[in-house]
Amino acid sequence: MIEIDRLTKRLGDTLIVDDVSMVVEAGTIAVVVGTSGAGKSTLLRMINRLIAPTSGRVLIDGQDTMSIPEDVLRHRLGYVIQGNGLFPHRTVAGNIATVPRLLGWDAKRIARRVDDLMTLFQLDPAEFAKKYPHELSGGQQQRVGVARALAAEPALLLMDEPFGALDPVIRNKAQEDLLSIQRRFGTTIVLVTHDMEEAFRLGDRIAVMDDARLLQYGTPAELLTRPAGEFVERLVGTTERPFRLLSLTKVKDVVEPGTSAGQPLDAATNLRDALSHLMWCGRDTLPVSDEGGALLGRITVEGILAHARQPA
Ligand SMILES: Nc1ncnc2c1ncn2[C@@H]1O[C@H](COP(=O)(O)OP(=O)(O)OP(=O)(O)O)[C@@H](O)[C@H]1O
Repeated sequence: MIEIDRLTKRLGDTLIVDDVSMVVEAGTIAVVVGTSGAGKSTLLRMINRLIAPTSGRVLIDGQDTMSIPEDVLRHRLGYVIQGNGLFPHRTVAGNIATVPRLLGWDAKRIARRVDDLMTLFQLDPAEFAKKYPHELSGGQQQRVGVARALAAEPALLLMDEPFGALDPVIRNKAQEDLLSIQRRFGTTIVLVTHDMEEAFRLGDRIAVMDDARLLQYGTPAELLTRPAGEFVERLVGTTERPFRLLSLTKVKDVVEPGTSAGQPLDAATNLRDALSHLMWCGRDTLPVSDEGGALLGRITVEGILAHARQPA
Protein backbone atom coordinates (compact mmCIF):
# COMPACT_ATOMS: atom_id res chain seq x y z
CA MET A 1 0.00 0.00 0.00
CA ILE A 2 1.19 3.52 -0.83
CA GLU A 3 0.01 6.41 1.35
CA ILE A 4 0.70 9.86 -0.04
CA ASP A 5 0.24 12.33 2.78
CA ARG A 6 0.00 16.07 2.09
CA LEU A 7 2.81 15.90 -0.47
CA THR A 8 3.98 19.29 -1.71
CA LYS A 9 6.71 20.42 -4.12
CA ARG A 10 7.56 24.06 -4.40
CA LEU A 11 10.14 25.55 -6.77
CA GLY A 12 10.75 29.19 -5.91
CA ASP A 13 7.31 30.76 -5.77
CA THR A 14 5.70 28.07 -7.88
CA LEU A 15 3.78 25.15 -6.46
CA ILE A 16 4.39 22.13 -8.69
CA VAL A 17 2.46 19.73 -6.44
CA ASP A 18 0.15 21.28 -3.87
CA ASP A 19 -0.84 19.33 -0.75
CA VAL A 20 -1.76 16.04 -2.43
CA SER A 21 -3.03 13.13 -0.32
CA MET A 22 -4.16 9.79 -1.68
CA VAL A 23 -3.96 6.10 -0.78
CA VAL A 24 -3.21 3.35 -3.27
CA GLU A 25 -4.38 0.03 -1.84
CA ALA A 26 -2.14 -3.00 -2.27
CA GLY A 27 -2.74 -4.91 -5.48
CA THR A 28 -4.63 -2.06 -7.19
CA ILE A 29 -3.87 0.36 -10.02
CA ALA A 30 -4.14 4.11 -9.48
CA VAL A 31 -4.01 6.17 -12.66
CA VAL A 32 -3.04 9.84 -12.54
CA VAL A 33 -4.50 12.02 -15.30
CA GLY A 34 -4.66 15.75 -15.93
CA THR A 35 -3.51 18.60 -18.08
CA SER A 36 0.06 18.97 -19.26
CA GLY A 37 2.21 20.51 -16.54
CA ALA A 38 -0.31 19.62 -13.80
CA GLY A 39 2.43 17.99 -11.69
CA LYS A 40 1.75 14.32 -12.46
CA SER A 41 5.34 13.28 -13.18
CA THR A 42 6.62 15.26 -10.21
CA LEU A 43 4.13 13.48 -7.93
CA LEU A 44 5.27 10.10 -9.26
CA ARG A 45 8.96 10.96 -8.82
CA MET A 46 8.43 12.04 -5.25
CA ILE A 47 7.14 8.54 -4.48
CA ASN A 48 10.54 7.00 -5.29
CA ARG A 49 12.43 10.10 -4.15
CA LEU A 50 13.88 10.95 -7.54
CA ILE A 51 12.52 14.35 -6.50
CA ALA A 52 12.65 15.44 -2.87
CA PRO A 53 9.34 16.78 -1.54
CA THR A 54 9.21 20.26 -0.01
CA SER A 55 6.83 18.87 2.61
CA GLY A 56 4.58 15.91 3.25
CA ARG A 57 5.45 12.24 3.25
CA VAL A 58 5.04 8.96 1.47
CA LEU A 59 4.50 5.73 3.39
CA ILE A 60 5.04 2.35 1.79
CA ASP A 61 3.36 -0.44 3.72
CA GLY A 62 3.34 1.93 6.68
CA GLN A 63 7.03 2.81 6.44
CA ASP A 64 8.08 6.40 5.74
CA THR A 65 10.17 6.38 2.54
CA MET A 66 12.58 8.85 4.14
CA SER A 67 13.68 6.05 6.46
CA ILE A 68 14.48 3.71 3.53
CA PRO A 69 17.91 4.14 1.87
CA GLU A 70 17.44 5.57 -1.63
CA ASP A 71 18.98 2.63 -3.49
CA VAL A 72 16.89 0.10 -1.55
CA LEU A 73 13.78 2.16 -2.26
CA ARG A 74 14.47 2.32 -6.02
CA HIS A 75 15.00 -1.42 -6.20
CA ARG A 76 11.75 -2.02 -4.36
CA LEU A 77 9.85 0.29 -6.69
CA GLY A 78 9.90 -0.60 -10.37
CA TYR A 79 9.95 2.54 -12.50
CA VAL A 80 9.06 2.87 -16.17
CA ILE A 81 9.57 6.21 -17.87
CA GLN A 82 8.25 7.88 -20.95
CA GLY A 83 10.14 6.64 -24.02
CA ASN A 84 11.41 3.52 -22.16
CA GLY A 85 14.91 4.73 -21.11
CA LEU A 86 16.69 1.52 -22.14
CA PHE A 87 20.48 1.35 -21.95
CA PRO A 88 21.53 1.54 -25.63
CA HIS A 89 24.76 -0.45 -25.21
CA ARG A 90 23.17 -3.33 -23.34
CA THR A 91 21.36 -6.18 -25.04
CA VAL A 92 17.69 -6.83 -24.38
CA ALA A 93 18.63 -9.55 -21.88
CA GLY A 94 21.21 -7.25 -20.29
CA ASN A 95 18.67 -4.46 -19.92
CA ILE A 96 16.08 -6.72 -18.30
CA ALA A 97 18.72 -8.17 -15.96
CA THR A 98 19.85 -4.77 -14.66
CA VAL A 99 18.20 -4.71 -11.23
CA PRO A 100 18.51 -8.46 -10.45
CA ARG A 101 22.27 -8.07 -11.13
CA LEU A 102 22.48 -5.08 -8.81
CA LEU A 103 20.68 -7.12 -6.19
CA GLY A 104 23.22 -9.93 -6.59
CA TRP A 105 20.90 -12.68 -7.81
CA ASP A 106 22.77 -15.75 -9.02
CA ALA A 107 23.25 -16.11 -12.77
CA LYS A 108 20.84 -19.03 -13.16
CA ARG A 109 18.01 -17.23 -11.43
CA ILE A 110 18.61 -14.11 -13.54
CA ALA A 111 18.64 -16.12 -16.78
CA ARG A 112 15.39 -17.85 -15.84
CA ARG A 113 13.70 -14.59 -14.94
CA VAL A 114 14.83 -12.86 -18.16
CA ASP A 115 13.59 -15.81 -20.17
CA ASP A 116 10.20 -15.84 -18.39
CA LEU A 117 9.64 -12.14 -18.87
CA MET A 118 10.63 -12.14 -22.53
CA THR A 119 8.24 -15.01 -23.15
CA LEU A 120 5.50 -13.24 -21.22
CA PHE A 121 5.96 -10.14 -23.38
CA GLN A 122 6.05 -12.23 -26.53
CA LEU A 123 9.66 -11.51 -27.36
CA ASP A 124 11.14 -14.85 -28.33
CA PRO A 125 14.37 -15.12 -26.27
CA ALA A 126 16.17 -17.00 -29.07
CA GLU A 127 15.51 -14.11 -31.44
CA PHE A 128 15.64 -11.07 -29.17
CA ALA A 129 17.85 -11.72 -26.13
CA LYS A 130 21.06 -10.63 -27.87
CA LYS A 131 19.61 -7.74 -29.83
CA TYR A 132 20.26 -4.12 -28.91
CA PRO A 133 17.49 -1.57 -28.33
CA HIS A 134 18.07 0.20 -31.68
CA GLU A 135 17.33 -3.09 -33.47
CA LEU A 136 13.81 -3.21 -32.00
CA SER A 137 10.60 -1.44 -32.98
CA GLY A 138 9.19 1.24 -30.65
CA GLY A 139 6.60 -1.20 -29.31
CA GLN A 140 9.19 -3.89 -28.61
CA GLN A 141 11.40 -1.35 -26.83
CA GLN A 142 8.54 -0.33 -24.58
CA ARG A 143 7.80 -3.94 -23.74
CA VAL A 144 11.46 -4.42 -22.78
CA GLY A 145 11.17 -1.28 -20.62
CA VAL A 146 8.21 -2.72 -18.73
CA ALA A 147 9.88 -6.16 -18.48
CA ARG A 148 12.99 -4.50 -17.02
CA ALA A 149 10.91 -2.70 -14.41
CA LEU A 150 9.26 -5.99 -13.42
CA ALA A 151 12.46 -8.04 -13.37
CA ALA A 152 13.15 -7.95 -9.65
CA GLU A 153 9.49 -8.68 -8.94
CA PRO A 154 8.72 -5.33 -7.36
CA ALA A 155 5.54 -5.21 -5.33
CA LEU A 156 5.15 -1.60 -6.45
CA LEU A 157 5.47 -0.21 -9.94
CA LEU A 158 5.54 3.44 -10.98
CA MET A 159 4.82 4.09 -14.65
CA ASP A 160 5.08 7.46 -16.39
CA GLU A 161 3.30 7.37 -19.75
CA PRO A 162 4.63 3.85 -20.36
CA PHE A 163 2.67 3.31 -23.57
CA GLY A 164 2.81 6.87 -24.91
CA ALA A 165 4.76 6.03 -28.05
CA LEU A 166 2.70 3.02 -29.07
CA ASP A 167 0.17 2.93 -31.88
CA PRO A 168 -3.38 2.08 -30.77
CA VAL A 169 -3.29 -1.65 -31.60
CA ILE A 170 0.01 -2.36 -29.83
CA ARG A 171 -1.09 -0.08 -27.02
CA ASN A 172 -4.16 -2.24 -26.39
CA LYS A 173 -1.99 -5.32 -26.33
CA ALA A 174 0.49 -3.70 -23.95
CA GLN A 175 -2.35 -2.70 -21.61
CA GLU A 176 -3.69 -6.25 -21.64
CA ASP A 177 -0.20 -7.58 -20.86
CA LEU A 178 0.13 -5.17 -17.98
CA LEU A 179 -3.26 -6.11 -16.53
CA SER A 180 -2.54 -9.82 -16.72
CA ILE A 181 0.84 -9.36 -15.06
CA GLN A 182 -0.67 -7.12 -12.40
CA ARG A 183 -3.31 -9.75 -11.62
CA ARG A 184 -0.78 -12.55 -11.62
CA PHE A 185 1.65 -10.88 -9.23
CA GLY A 186 -0.78 -8.63 -7.34
CA THR A 187 1.46 -5.63 -8.14
CA THR A 188 0.46 -2.20 -6.84
CA ILE A 189 0.77 0.30 -9.68
CA VAL A 190 0.70 4.08 -10.00
CA LEU A 191 0.49 5.03 -13.68
CA VAL A 192 0.52 8.50 -15.26
CA THR A 193 -1.21 8.95 -18.60
CA HIS A 194 -2.74 11.54 -20.91
CA ASP A 195 -5.09 8.97 -22.36
CA MET A 196 -8.51 8.81 -20.68
CA GLU A 197 -9.34 5.52 -22.41
CA GLU A 198 -6.24 4.05 -20.81
CA ALA A 199 -7.21 5.51 -17.44
CA PHE A 200 -10.66 3.96 -17.56
CA ARG A 201 -9.33 0.67 -18.81
CA LEU A 202 -6.57 0.23 -16.24
CA GLY A 203 -7.53 2.28 -13.19
CA ASP A 204 -9.17 0.85 -10.10
CA ARG A 205 -9.05 4.48 -9.05
CA ILE A 206 -8.30 7.61 -11.05
CA ALA A 207 -6.62 10.73 -9.67
CA VAL A 208 -7.39 13.93 -11.58
CA MET A 209 -4.78 16.70 -11.26
CA ASP A 210 -4.92 20.26 -12.48
CA ASP A 211 -2.53 23.08 -11.72
CA ALA A 212 -0.61 21.16 -9.02
CA ARG A 213 -3.74 20.12 -7.11
CA LEU A 214 -5.61 16.84 -6.83
CA LEU A 215 -9.18 17.63 -7.84
CA GLN A 216 -10.69 14.19 -7.41
CA TYR A 217 -9.57 10.68 -6.56
CA GLY A 218 -12.18 8.02 -7.08
CA THR A 219 -13.29 4.94 -8.96
CA PRO A 220 -14.03 5.32 -12.68
CA ALA A 221 -17.76 5.06 -11.90
CA GLU A 222 -17.52 7.83 -9.28
CA LEU A 223 -15.75 10.14 -11.73
CA LEU A 224 -18.44 9.53 -14.32
CA THR A 225 -21.45 9.77 -12.07
CA ARG A 226 -20.26 12.28 -9.49
CA PRO A 227 -17.51 14.42 -11.05
CA ALA A 228 -16.10 16.92 -8.55
CA GLY A 229 -16.70 19.97 -10.69
CA GLU A 230 -16.64 21.12 -14.26
CA PHE A 231 -12.98 20.35 -14.93
CA VAL A 232 -13.35 16.67 -14.08
CA GLU A 233 -16.61 16.49 -16.00
CA ARG A 234 -14.96 17.91 -19.11
CA LEU A 235 -11.92 15.68 -18.74
CA VAL A 236 -13.90 12.45 -18.45
CA GLY A 237 -15.76 13.51 -21.57
CA THR A 238 -19.43 14.35 -21.77
CA THR A 239 -20.09 12.65 -25.09
CA GLU A 240 -18.23 9.44 -24.28
CA ARG A 241 -19.72 9.17 -20.83
CA PRO A 242 -22.51 6.65 -21.60
CA PHE A 243 -20.02 4.42 -23.42
CA ARG A 244 -17.49 4.62 -20.62
CA LEU A 245 -20.18 3.69 -18.13
CA LEU A 246 -21.14 0.73 -20.29
CA SER A 247 -17.56 -0.49 -20.39
CA LEU A 248 -17.53 -0.65 -16.57
CA THR A 249 -20.35 -3.21 -16.39
CA LYS A 250 -20.23 -6.85 -17.46
CA VAL A 251 -22.89 -8.77 -19.34
CA LYS A 252 -23.34 -11.07 -16.34
CA ASP A 253 -24.68 -8.11 -14.32
CA VAL A 254 -27.57 -7.38 -16.68
CA VAL A 255 -28.35 -10.87 -17.96
CA GLU A 256 -32.10 -11.50 -18.29
CA PRO A 257 -33.93 -14.78 -18.01
CA GLY A 258 -34.95 -16.38 -21.28
CA THR A 259 -33.42 -17.81 -24.39
CA SER A 260 -32.41 -16.46 -27.75
CA ALA A 261 -31.04 -17.63 -31.07
CA GLY A 262 -27.44 -16.92 -32.04
CA GLN A 263 -23.91 -17.49 -30.87
CA PRO A 264 -23.72 -16.97 -27.06
CA LEU A 265 -21.85 -13.98 -25.63
CA ASP A 266 -19.41 -14.57 -22.80
CA ALA A 267 -20.80 -13.27 -19.48
CA ALA A 268 -17.48 -11.52 -18.79
CA THR A 269 -17.82 -9.26 -21.87
CA ASN A 270 -18.37 -5.60 -21.00
CA LEU A 271 -21.62 -3.93 -22.07
CA ARG A 272 -19.89 -1.59 -24.50
CA ASP A 273 -18.42 -4.51 -26.44
CA ALA A 274 -21.68 -6.46 -26.12
CA LEU A 275 -23.67 -3.57 -27.60
CA SER A 276 -21.32 -3.17 -30.54
CA HIS A 277 -21.41 -6.94 -31.09
CA LEU A 278 -25.23 -6.96 -31.12
CA MET A 279 -25.27 -4.04 -33.56
CA TRP A 280 -22.66 -5.70 -35.74
CA CYS A 281 -24.69 -8.94 -35.95
CA GLY A 282 -27.92 -6.97 -36.44
CA ARG A 283 -29.64 -8.67 -33.49
CA ASP A 284 -31.78 -7.36 -30.64
CA THR A 285 -30.82 -10.19 -28.35
CA LEU A 286 -28.22 -12.94 -27.89
CA PRO A 287 -27.81 -15.80 -25.43
CA VAL A 288 -25.25 -15.45 -22.63
CA SER A 289 -22.98 -18.23 -21.43
CA ASP A 290 -20.39 -18.54 -18.66
CA GLU A 291 -16.77 -19.41 -19.39
CA GLY A 292 -17.61 -23.13 -19.23
CA GLY A 293 -20.25 -22.68 -21.94
CA ALA A 294 -23.31 -23.10 -19.68
CA LEU A 295 -26.22 -20.86 -20.74
CA LEU A 296 -27.13 -18.19 -18.18
CA GLY A 297 -29.94 -16.36 -20.03
CA ARG A 298 -29.90 -13.63 -22.63
CA ILE A 299 -28.90 -10.03 -23.17
CA THR A 300 -30.98 -7.48 -25.03
CA VAL A 301 -30.18 -4.13 -26.64
CA GLU A 302 -33.09 -2.67 -24.66
CA GLY A 303 -31.60 -3.99 -21.39
CA ILE A 304 -28.20 -2.49 -22.18
CA LEU A 305 -29.68 0.91 -23.08
CA ALA A 306 -31.80 0.91 -19.92
CA HIS A 307 -28.63 0.31 -17.94
CA ALA A 308 -26.87 3.17 -19.76
CA ARG A 309 -29.69 5.53 -18.81
CA GLN A 310 -29.71 4.44 -15.18
CA PRO A 311 -26.32 3.24 -14.02
CA ALA A 312 -26.38 1.21 -10.83
N1 LIG B 1 13.10 21.24 -12.25
C1 LIG B 1 12.12 22.08 -12.61
N2 LIG B 1 12.33 23.40 -12.70
C2 LIG B 1 11.35 24.25 -13.05
N3 LIG B 1 10.11 23.86 -13.33
C3 LIG B 1 9.83 22.57 -13.26
C4 LIG B 1 10.80 21.59 -12.90
N4 LIG B 1 10.23 20.38 -12.91
C5 LIG B 1 8.95 20.58 -13.28
N5 LIG B 1 8.71 21.88 -13.49
C6 LIG B 1 7.42 22.48 -13.88
O1 LIG B 1 6.43 21.94 -13.04
C7 LIG B 1 5.22 21.71 -13.72
C8 LIG B 1 4.77 20.28 -13.52
O2 LIG B 1 5.64 19.38 -14.20
P1 LIG B 1 5.34 17.82 -14.35
O3 LIG B 1 6.32 17.26 -15.31
O4 LIG B 1 5.23 17.20 -13.03
O5 LIG B 1 3.88 17.86 -15.00
P2 LIG B 1 3.10 16.74 -15.77
O6 LIG B 1 1.69 16.85 -15.29
O7 LIG B 1 3.75 15.42 -15.62
O8 LIG B 1 3.21 17.24 -17.25
P3 LIG B 1 3.23 16.41 -18.62
O9 LIG B 1 1.89 15.75 -18.69
O10 LIG B 1 3.40 17.48 -19.63
O11 LIG B 1 4.36 15.44 -18.55
C9 LIG B 1 5.48 22.07 -15.17
O12 LIG B 1 4.94 23.36 -15.40
C10 LIG B 1 6.99 22.07 -15.28
O13 LIG B 1 7.40 23.01 -16.23
